[in-house]
Amino acid sequence: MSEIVKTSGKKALLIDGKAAQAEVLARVAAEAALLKQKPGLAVVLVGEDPASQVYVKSKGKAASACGFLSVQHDLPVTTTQAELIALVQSLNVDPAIHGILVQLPLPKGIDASKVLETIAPEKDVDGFHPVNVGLLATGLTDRALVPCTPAGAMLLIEEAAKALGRDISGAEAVIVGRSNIVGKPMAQLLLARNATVTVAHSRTRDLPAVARRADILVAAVGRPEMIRGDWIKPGALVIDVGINRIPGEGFRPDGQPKTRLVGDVALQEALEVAGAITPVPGGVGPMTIALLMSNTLRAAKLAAL
Ligand SMILES: Nc1nc2c(c(=O)[nH]1)N[C@@H](CN(C=O)c1ccc(C(=O)N[C@@H](CCC(=O)O)C(=O)O)cc1)CN2
Repeated sequence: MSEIVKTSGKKALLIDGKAAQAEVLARVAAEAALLKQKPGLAVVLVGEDPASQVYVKSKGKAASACGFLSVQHDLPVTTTQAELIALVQSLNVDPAIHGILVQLPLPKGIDASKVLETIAPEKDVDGFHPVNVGLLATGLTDRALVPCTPAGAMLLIEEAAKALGRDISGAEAVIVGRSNIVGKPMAQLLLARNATVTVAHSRTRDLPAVARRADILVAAVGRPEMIRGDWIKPGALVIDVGINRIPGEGFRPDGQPKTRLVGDVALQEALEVAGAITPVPGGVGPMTIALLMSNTLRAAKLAAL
């Protein structure tokens, strides 16, 4: 069994996103060291959302660990859409920058799609620009920059399928959630691997029955522990993309109530049924950061051609 897929003490194997992240980052750092010019990543944060601050810090740390030039732009919550677009335009023409990422969500009053469409497609390391969305949808994955969370989830699916001795080709894959950032690109990636893909959502009739059809179940709804053990086909590979903060027990030293992170899947129930599962935390989340570094390296290599 690989270092990434581990026993859990229960029926399901645990897929270790942190171990997978370490492998990806080591490969990216080794390849980046061979380039004439350092890959450059610019991360733009607007406002002071505490979770976004944590994610942006992790991105900067990972970029530095990979030997990249790492630049962070912190803008006040009062920033206008025009000011943000002007910053993106200046990064588009900066030869030291190969990857641009605008952290989401953006404050009210800024139209995220207008901003994301301004990023030069070849520097769009989030893979959210319509050009990259179109390349992925038409199967031109060798030219597309693919969104980091589904690309990371796909790597974990490949590792787990190998450990379980399963084929992705021909498997029934059900994705619960149809967001542009996760659900839709995840469907394209699984289709490209010849899975039979269903995208389920809030209007899907009898969601538990649809989920139970899945050999590969991807949960990306943003509803804490919505997917219960009895929604899971015995032996299924379960990928939990949800990151939900819910009330925990007791209080922090600063007097604030404690919180804890849970996924979209009820982990303890799922461990009794699934063949393999990604935990939250420590599953898909770390892969989002790893694939961002991989996309930045790719953008830098393409710019050097
Ligand atoms: N421009 C983008 N904005 C956002 C993205 C994105 O891909 N591009 N995704 C999410 C947030 N995100 C990265 O930005 C992200 C979320 C979670 C993690 C992660 O490693 N989570 C840890 C737990 C961390 C914690 O304690 O909160 C885990 O799951 O183990 C990394 C990145 C929305 N915005």
